[in-house]
Amino acid sequence: MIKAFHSSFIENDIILGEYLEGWRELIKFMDALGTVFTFISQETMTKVNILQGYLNGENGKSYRTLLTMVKFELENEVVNFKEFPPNRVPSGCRTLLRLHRALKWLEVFLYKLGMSEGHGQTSEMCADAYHKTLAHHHSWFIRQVAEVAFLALPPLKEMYTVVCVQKHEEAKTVLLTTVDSIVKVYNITQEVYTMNGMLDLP
Ligand SMILES: CCCCCCCCCCCCC/C=C/[C@@H](O)[C@H](COP(=O)(O)O)NC(=O)CCCCCCCCCCCCCCC
Repeated sequence: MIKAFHSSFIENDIILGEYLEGWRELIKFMDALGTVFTFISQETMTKVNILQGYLNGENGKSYRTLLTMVKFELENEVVNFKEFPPNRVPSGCRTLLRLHRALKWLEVFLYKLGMSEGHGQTSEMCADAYHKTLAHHHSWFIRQVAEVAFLALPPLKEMYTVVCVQKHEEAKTVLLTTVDSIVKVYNITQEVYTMNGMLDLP
């Protein structure tokens, strides 16, 4: 996962194929956490599949990177700035924005896990990260679902085994390296979306 996210950024752009690979790896972590997370995992997979569909489709070349996708969709008026059009596959830009917002949550959560010094409750760290980030973009109903899922998070020690380490010091290194890659990917995406006025796509 670190490798995929790390090789996804070039200069000021993101290679979409690697970015989606990073997300597929994250989904594997989520699946390892138990069936309570299936709903969230499926929602994430749906977004990844929409983007992969564009990448494999007839205009696939235009979806090679974040910048080429934005350019292509703006030029072809695929991006809807006012309403979410029903009965149409959502644009790549709108779909990636949902993943991008979730990446901020992940950055804050993994940072908290890494800095926890082996103490503290994972569910509290997760909820706290969520309230500070992704919750702002979710409806009341989705927020309730998320709150319930957080309670099912395993304790720190078990989380460490999910990221394949045993001691806190190892976990800290793995988690903070991951955060570092996520921050880079997040910042590039944020810059591109800000420049194009696309941070609030419905
Ligand atoms: C590790 C525990 C996982 C906790 C996940 C925390 C995030 C909570 C999000 C829960 C809500 C998901 C349900 C659906 C939301 C959608 O409404 C909403 C908007 O889409 P729409 O505009 O098309 O309607 N979708 C989204 O915001 C996308 C959400 C994507 C969630 C990604 C979660 C990534 C989790 C990665 C876990 C990695 C664990 C690593 C452990 C060491």
